[in-house]
Amino acid sequence: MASAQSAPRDDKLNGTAPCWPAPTATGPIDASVRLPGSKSVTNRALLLAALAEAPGTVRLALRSRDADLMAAALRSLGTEMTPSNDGDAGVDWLIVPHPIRGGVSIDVGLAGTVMRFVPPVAALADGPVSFDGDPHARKRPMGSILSALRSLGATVDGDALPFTVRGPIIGGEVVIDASASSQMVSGLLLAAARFEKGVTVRHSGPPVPSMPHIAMTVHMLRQAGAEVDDSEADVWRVQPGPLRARHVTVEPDLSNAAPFLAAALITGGTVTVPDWPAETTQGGDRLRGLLADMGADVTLLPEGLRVTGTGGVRGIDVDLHDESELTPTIAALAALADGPSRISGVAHIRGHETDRIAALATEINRLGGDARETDDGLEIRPRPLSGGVFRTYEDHRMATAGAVVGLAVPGVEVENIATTAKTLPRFAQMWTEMLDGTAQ
Ligand SMILES: O=C(O)C1=C[C@@H](OP(=O)(O)O)[C@@H](O)[C@H](O)C1
Ligand SMILES: C=C(OP(=O)(O)O)C(=O)O
Repeated sequence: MASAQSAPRDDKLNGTAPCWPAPTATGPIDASVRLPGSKSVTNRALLLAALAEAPGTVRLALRSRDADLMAAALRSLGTEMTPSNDGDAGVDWLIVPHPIRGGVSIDVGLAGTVMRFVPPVAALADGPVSFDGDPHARKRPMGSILSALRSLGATVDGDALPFTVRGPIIGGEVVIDASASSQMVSGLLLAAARFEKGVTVRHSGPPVPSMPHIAMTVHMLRQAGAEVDDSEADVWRVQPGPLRARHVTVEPDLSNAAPFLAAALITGGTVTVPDWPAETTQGGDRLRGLLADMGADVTLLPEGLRVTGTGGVRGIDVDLHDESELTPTIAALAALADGPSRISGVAHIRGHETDRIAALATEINRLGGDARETDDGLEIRPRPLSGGVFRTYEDHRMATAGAVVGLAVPGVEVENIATTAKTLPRFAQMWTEMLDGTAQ
């Protein structure tokens, strides 16, 4: 298992991971970049298929550390998972559901979707299921969902990883504080059709972040035949009932498109992402507006989303509460912008793969930048950057943010680029292919 740091500290580089010299662009990029499937859609689709009443398929599913951990977890719980057409574009899964079985241990890695979505499924098992993950996973917030499982009838020892879940779970009504992560709500809803009483989840506390991800959960549950009521703010109801077997095709990962599209803006070039969905619940769709606000021409064409840089990057004042996954790329762009930027509404990303607010400020400043942490985000002012090591704290989006900065700043070395395997194992190769002849 990989080692992790909880927060940026001025200690030595971990010494195990070699640094990756980030290519610097020598001219405008002109590329089409096909992104593999969305992590969020893949992991929901696999889980819903495992809970369905008959076999189903998930096409073009993401193959990455987080997706592989979800597949392995469902397999341990008794689901038959057969891959085919495994390649760069993804994998097609045939999924044959079986009764959920206990007596197993599950590795969640550092995947929020595995640590929050699988325990409610484990509460349906015929025996105990234990969970653990990477060292930093033990620090990610879990308390709300684990106490919710207890109120709904399950037995759970502990309020963070490692813990063990024992069913049976009955379901019913529960009040939780989901301000640390929308995944607390999504996790409860995804398995709830299989609880004897379904579930009513009521949120009480500061606003829930990443709401598009809950909309994605509700949408995919409805597609699977579940009856879901989300008509009241901060309340979600899932009726008990069967989930239909389905044939799902996964959309490209729009959040992972962020660094590639940012490259067009920085280099004054053009990047097209094929198969950009005309309608989607992925929060990454907001990139269209964000990149336009930062100075790009953005057009949704039949062949995909096309982003063209028009010379220069503009600073931005933006609340990313709903699309906090985009913060590292937007912060990297802000560090290269010609005016000041403010990112707000993302206090909860201190509980992501690392404390992303602290990590981004530390790494931008290490290269000579001017980034300041606020309680709920970052203030970044223009200042020339110079080369150096960009540390990544086992965080895939810190690694891609380092690559973005490196496009404009010679001599940036990204620590442990392999951490991008969490959601995009071919990142470094795709980045080089995109740059094809326009980098040194
Ligand atoms: O449900 C999901 O698939 C996700 C929800 C969000 O989590 P938070 O609500 O913790 O931000 C997002 O940041 C994460 O990458 C994926
Ligand atoms: C926050 C993220 O991941 P996770 O699903 O592990 O929460 C992310 O991918 O930006």
